[in-house]
Amino acid sequence: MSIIRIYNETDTTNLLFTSDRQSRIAERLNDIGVRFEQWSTTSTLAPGASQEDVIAAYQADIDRLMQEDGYQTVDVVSLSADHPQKAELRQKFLSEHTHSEDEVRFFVAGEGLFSLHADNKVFEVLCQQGDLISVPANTPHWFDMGPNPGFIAIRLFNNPDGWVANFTDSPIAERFNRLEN
Ligand SMILES: CSCCC(=O)/C(O)=C/O
Ligand SMILES: [Fe+2]
Ligand code: NI
Repeated sequence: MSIIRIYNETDTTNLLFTSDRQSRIAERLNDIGVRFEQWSTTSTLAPGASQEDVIAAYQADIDRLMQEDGYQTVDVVSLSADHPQKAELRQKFLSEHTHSEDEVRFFVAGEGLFSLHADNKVFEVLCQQGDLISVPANTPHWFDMGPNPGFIAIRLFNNPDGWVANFTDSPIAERFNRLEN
């Protein structure tokens, strides 16, 4: 079940809003320019599946997104809890950063916790299988896959170089929730 939790950026003890209803999650995220949709996922790919197999299974969805929104590059993050570099990979996304382009992620399996910093608030979004999230360029955010990752996310970029992050050097992420798995 996908969930949103909204906090004031300075007060992690004061939960301003929470919901597990898709329409409510989408509404609140729409307020900060974030696209959130739930799509049906048909394949039974498991975390750890190869990039080639994931792209082949979702080629029609990828082509549609690329045509509609002009994305140029696609890749896949597919991680299971037995990955030998899981701690380093988790660390890579845990601090607040921005991208100069929209962050478009489609979860075809498993889950991950996005935290978006906008409008003096932090929007924690537990994304699960079937969720499409698109975070506008230059929105500060971080992502936690948890200590035992289990997810597959298709990433679309309008930058031919793929994933490029600009770290803000803010410690804010350390005060907010982590994913327990
Ligand atoms: C959910 S895909 C891996 C995380 C990622 O690409 C990113 O940019 C997190 O902020
Ligand atoms: Fe990011
Ligand atoms: Ni990102």
